[in-house]
Amino acid sequence: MRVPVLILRTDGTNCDVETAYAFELVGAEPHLVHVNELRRREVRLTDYRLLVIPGGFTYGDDVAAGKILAVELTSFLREEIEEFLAKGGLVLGICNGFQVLVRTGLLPFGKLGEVQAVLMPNAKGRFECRWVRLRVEKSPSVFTRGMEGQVVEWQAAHGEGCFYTNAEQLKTIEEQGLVAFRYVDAEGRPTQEYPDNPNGSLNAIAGLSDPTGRILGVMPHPERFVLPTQHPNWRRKKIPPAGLFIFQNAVRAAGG
Ligand SMILES: NC(=O)CC[C@H](N)C(=O)O
Repeated sequence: MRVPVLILRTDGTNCDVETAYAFELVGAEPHLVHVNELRRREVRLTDYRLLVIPGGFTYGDDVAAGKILAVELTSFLREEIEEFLAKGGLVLGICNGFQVLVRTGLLPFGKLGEVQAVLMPNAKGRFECRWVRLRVEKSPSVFTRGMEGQVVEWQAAHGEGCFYTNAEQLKTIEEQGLVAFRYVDAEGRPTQEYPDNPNGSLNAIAGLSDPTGRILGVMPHPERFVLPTQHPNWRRKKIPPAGLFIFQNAVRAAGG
């Protein structure tokens, strides 16, 4: 049986179709579901094993990117999300989806309604859309299994990607090994420096896992590198599509 995947969309979502395509490539069955269908109980989150919040500009990034969808999730769908997580559901947030997960409190510590961090406007004050290098870190994440220590290239496309929290939370994040991805330079070293770090993110954080490993948020876009020809250098170098592993691991962890 193909694993059904709920890809959540609302006004301003714009990476949902690419994300659905990535899941189709790995044999899953993606369903694009509007948040209002969940609010009206026409679709039940608990019928799925995998919730994906894709990239985009939900509600025009009004207030702060991801904020309004996060409020909808924590206020109207709280019980359903809690039930979904208690049954072992997996959550993936890409770019705007990562911003939503941080603003619900689901990342970094898996606590719905307890916001512990933010993704602030990029340090340079502008939208950055280009390829970046990421190191896959050792973390509890089921989405990154088998890739720890590898450096991959994905596309970043965001205006609010600068991860920030206080010193105490940052220490806990590092102690619990929750950093799933860091921006690295050409030598593979994590960096705070522009342009290798496109946004000035603390400790070069590009993606986070929750402590159970079942919730992942990442700023750059794995769904934009699932075919070799999506890489700008594909004619010169044979670079395997380094976004695919996220979707393969997700489906495997969801029982596919
Ligand atoms: N590609 C995206 O998901 C962008 C996220 C958000 N709108 C930002 O600019 O930061």
